[in-house]
Amino acid sequence: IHTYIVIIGGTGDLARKYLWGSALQLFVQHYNENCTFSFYAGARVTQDTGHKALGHILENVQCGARDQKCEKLRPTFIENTKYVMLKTDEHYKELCDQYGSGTKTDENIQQIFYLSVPSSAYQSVSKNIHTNCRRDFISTTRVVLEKPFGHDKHSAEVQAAVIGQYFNDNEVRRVDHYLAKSVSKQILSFRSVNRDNVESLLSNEFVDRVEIVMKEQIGVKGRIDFYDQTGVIRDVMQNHLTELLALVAMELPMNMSAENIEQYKLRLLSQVTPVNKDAILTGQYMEYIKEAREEVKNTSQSMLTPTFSAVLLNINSARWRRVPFILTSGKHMDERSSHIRILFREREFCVSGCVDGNSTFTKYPRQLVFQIGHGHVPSAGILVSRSLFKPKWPPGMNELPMTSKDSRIHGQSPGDFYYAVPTNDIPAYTTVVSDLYNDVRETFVSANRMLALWDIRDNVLQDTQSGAPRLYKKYEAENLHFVAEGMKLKYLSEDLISHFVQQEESRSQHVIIPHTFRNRTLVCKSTQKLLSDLALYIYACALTAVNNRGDFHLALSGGRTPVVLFKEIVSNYPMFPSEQTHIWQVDERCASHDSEHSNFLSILSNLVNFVHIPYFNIHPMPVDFAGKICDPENRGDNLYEKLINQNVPLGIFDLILLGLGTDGHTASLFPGVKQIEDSIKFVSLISKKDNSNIDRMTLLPPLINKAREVTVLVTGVEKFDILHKISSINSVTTEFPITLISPVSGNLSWFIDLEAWTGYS
Ligand SMILES: O=C1O[C@H](COP(=O)(O)O)[C@@H](O)[C@H](O)[C@H]1O
Repeated sequence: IHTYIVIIGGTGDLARKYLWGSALQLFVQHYNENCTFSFYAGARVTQDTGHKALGHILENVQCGARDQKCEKLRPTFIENTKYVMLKTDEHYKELCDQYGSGTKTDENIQQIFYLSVPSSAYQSVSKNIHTNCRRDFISTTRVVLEKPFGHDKHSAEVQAAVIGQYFNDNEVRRVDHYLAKSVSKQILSFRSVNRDNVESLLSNEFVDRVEIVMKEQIGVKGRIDFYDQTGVIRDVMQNHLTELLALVAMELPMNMSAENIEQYKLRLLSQVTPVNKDAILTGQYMEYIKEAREEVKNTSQSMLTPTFSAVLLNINSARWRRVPFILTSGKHMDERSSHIRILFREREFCVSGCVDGNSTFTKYPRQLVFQIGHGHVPSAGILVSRSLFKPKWPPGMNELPMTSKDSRIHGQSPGDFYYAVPTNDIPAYTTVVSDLYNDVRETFVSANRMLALWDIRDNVLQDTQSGAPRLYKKYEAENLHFVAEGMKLKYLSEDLISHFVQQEESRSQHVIIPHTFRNRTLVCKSTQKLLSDLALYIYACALTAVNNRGDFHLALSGGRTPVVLFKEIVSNYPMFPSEQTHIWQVDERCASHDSEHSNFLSILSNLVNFVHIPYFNIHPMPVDFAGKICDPENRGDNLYEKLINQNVPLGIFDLILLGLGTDGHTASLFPGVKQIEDSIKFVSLISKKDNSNIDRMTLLPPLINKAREVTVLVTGVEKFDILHKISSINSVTTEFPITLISPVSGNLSWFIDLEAWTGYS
């Protein structure tokens, strides 16, 4: 058998950290003269760059200590691992045309494509594989997908349908690496070998509650771009923790075939019932918003992204009815632990002589804990209270005496547990890759199960985004302690932190600054801090645009304020992706480009001259036709519109920077000018004269409102009045043209300095 393994995104983070090491282990395990491999790292960068990046990764892929077999085979593995540029259809064809060249004619050949790329690329990559890499002589094709599998049930269905155009269900493997953790792998076997004891205990007659926990000490700095869209519920609770729930709560099949396990899990998931929204708590670590602003953008959504959550679920089955399953997960927690803890009811009570009148006798707590990772145990394993029963251990588990530097583990003294650990604690991704190769289906999430998991989130957790999460300090659980009361979860203490934060804000600034203005994101700071935040924001938008689409289309307003901003960008962001940036104008005065009135001249001399934007990426508004300034016959506005349509994909700017005049105008959309109401045109000449008695050309609201990001920069005490006038106007009125600006699906952010906000200089 010969196996082609192509890791697309093969020089990215996941591949570097986990996949190549796992590929080496696979090779060491299976390679012999009848079982050969070709590995490819595919990515969009050129052959040369990719080859170097892969070389660097492979240098760091090392064997375990004293693993001589691995040391011996590692050079052959590296020899068989190549970089291929996979950007176009043609590249895929070239790659797959090589297939078969080094293999024997009667050989069984299989191919595995690991898509370690953003899920937005799944469709094009799948199409390329399907079109170019299906060959008659290939017995098996697998494509491997990483989450996110959609954002909700609907998008998950769409994603599944898109993939389904190219691959049948049996060819697709969806990874949930929690299913591949060594202890997760033992849950069903443990239940099975202890069927006589455990199965009768696992029910509402004996179980008090089940806690499923994944606490981490790391935060999400560096990946907020991804995290802001997901939050803790979508990131880990909807998938990893709910999969763990299914492993402990599903009925146990007599025959543990992959098909049976799948059917039993599906049945269990369909029994998880919606809970009241009082059964959900959310939190956010205090630095999150700051990190989000630094990394991506300041969206109003970031305020609501939970980095901690607890949810109480019910299972509507005879076995589990009324047993609370409490799922908890968070970033920057006080400890790192992932576990499933099944707590059994107290069966002995203190009746007289009880300490402090406490009538519950907790001498022998009874629990069964699957410690999936970390925690206070020496290593991941299974713990059974000695007062519960003496367990049998499944093959692959080794009983050990429990020793720990902590005096209590899950509330018990360490010696009170039977404890066993997997004989081989294999890293999750090594198991993922090995189970892909060996076709162990239960390590992966089927399309049906993925949709059933979304059902739970969609039905049960949909309200979580509606309230602001409670703030907590990094590594301090204090503000997050909670209790379960019946079917509700409640924080234990008053929300001390946000009370404190608000008081501090008002003390230091004498004003409380809300997070939003006119229902859109507000950033309000001293002028210098504001400009540096906005410069960073522009930089972040540029990187995102270039990463996602290749180019960054930026439209700039004229005026004094942007000049200071341009200087901020020029001096602080030498790595600005200028080569891929296109500069457009929001508006222009009808004056020649070398006139002191020209906005273009200002953009040129304060920004463009310093950041080396290719001249063909600079798009001045055509107001000057060989000295004929804004001559209506030249139709400069139509020409600019055409230019935009030709160059800006779908006419959607990545970022439009606007200002606000004291009369409520923005761009050159002045109060009372009829052209600004045009609902079809994108660009227009404006005959309204301003103070300098000069006509203008301007972008119009229908175009501005298509943009991905629109920012309105407002500085100076003279803007106080207009800000406060428009703060209470909810309707759209040409009396204050700024109210016409409301991006349809993009973000609008207000950057207002303290002078403008407070009216004090
Ligand atoms: O899938 C994810 O899991 C990691 C935690 O994985 P672990 O194996 O280190 O427990 C988590 O940090 C990440 O946010 C999430 O996307």
